[in-house]
Amino acid sequence: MTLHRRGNQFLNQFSCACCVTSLGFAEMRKVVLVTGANSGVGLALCERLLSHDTEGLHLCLACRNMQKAQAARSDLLASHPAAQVDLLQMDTSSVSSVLSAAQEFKVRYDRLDYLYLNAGIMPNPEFDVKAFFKGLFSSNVITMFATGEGILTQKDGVTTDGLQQVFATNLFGHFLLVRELEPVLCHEGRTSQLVWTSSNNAHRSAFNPEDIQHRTGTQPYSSSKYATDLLSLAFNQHYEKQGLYSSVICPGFVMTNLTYGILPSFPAILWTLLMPVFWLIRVFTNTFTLTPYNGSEALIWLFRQKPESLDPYAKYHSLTSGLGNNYTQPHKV
Ligand SMILES: NC(=O)C1=CN([C@@H]2O[C@H](COP(=O)(O)OP(=O)(O)OC[C@H]3O[C@@H](n4cnc5c(N)ncnc54)[C@H](OP(=O)(O)O)[C@@H]3O)[C@@H](O)[C@H]2O)C=CC1
Ligand SMILES: CC(C)CCC[C@@H](C)[C@H]1CC[C@H]2C3=C(CC[C@]12C)[C@@]1(C)CCC(=O)C[C@@H]1CC3
Repeated sequence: MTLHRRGNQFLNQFSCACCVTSLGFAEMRKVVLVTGANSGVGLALCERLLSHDTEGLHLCLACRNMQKAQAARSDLLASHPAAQVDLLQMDTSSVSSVLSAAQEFKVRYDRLDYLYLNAGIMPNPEFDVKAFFKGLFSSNVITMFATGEGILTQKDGVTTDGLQQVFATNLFGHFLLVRELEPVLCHEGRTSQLVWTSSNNAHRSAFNPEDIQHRTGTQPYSSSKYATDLLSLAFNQHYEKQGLYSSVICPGFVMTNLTYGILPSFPAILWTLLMPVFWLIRVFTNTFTLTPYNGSEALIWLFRQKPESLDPYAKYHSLTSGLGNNYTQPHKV
């Protein structure tokens, strides 16, 4: 049955002379699915996972744009030619896309060991310059740089399913994906892990339990990340007995397409010129991880942990010291 599921590639292995070793080995590979894997933190995670264990993993990149996905796959294979890297088309903001991607995944694989729920958007961000300068000279300056609190709002849209765009992309699509992948995630005698990319920007004040999609406010991003933290806690309680554990991480402030979009009038060169300023700020707040590699620290750290040993009430932060050393630290959600 497994042979049938994995299609031609597997059948070929089966019919060759060295089939037994090849088959046995492929069976043992851990399957890792990463959403939003074609850029930023997600792509850095894939690179680091393969550097950690090239031949023991079967990596599946779930992306909405297959051209970008192909490019990411080629990059990964260029540095890890022996790696097994597959692609899965999925738009987390679309219910039908998530359902068909989950279906496709279950046909292709019979196990899922790690599910990284990382795709995320912050559409039409507005940077409040006045609040930023006010914050610079207040006692809240460190918090402002660590969380972006008080200086960012967004204009949300509505998806074709009639859901709020940010809620659907960052949270609901992922929720649906986990529910649909239950049969491959929950297996007797084996544990699996869900790892959510949350944020320092997850504020309780932005989340209204009466308006979980954040239809009415101006901080849908913050609300979706706070809801992510809550959902992870709930999933832990719900799935623990079935060997499925859920954790949230915060990558810190990372220079990616998402953050470049916050100041669209800033050319890339200006961000580069600002780097020495950011390195200086890092001395005061180690949340300025800045590179996708550093930002993925907590994601890779969780990969190495026994899920039973993790604190379900913790949020695991990727941090970078003033001297540039990476580490992971848990903080109560
Ligand atoms: N950068 C930062 O400072 C921080 C980032 N985060 C979180 O980290 C995660 C990764 O973001 P980051 O690497 O920074 O930014 P990127 O924009 O580089 O990565 C986001 C990824 O999500 C994908 N994505 C967006 N929308 C969808 C969708 N509807 N369906 C499928 N994939 C989608 C993007 O694909 P595409 O290329 O097609 O757009 C991209 O691969 C996000 O959840 C973000 O909220 C949290 C805290 C700080
Ligand atoms: C000299 C200035 C132009 C510097 C501006 C800095 C700000 C743009 C950034 C300072 C802290 C950053 C931050 C985020 C975005 C960019 C900042 C506000 C996030 C909100 C991005 C998304 C997240 O999930 C959390 C980040 C926290 C820190």
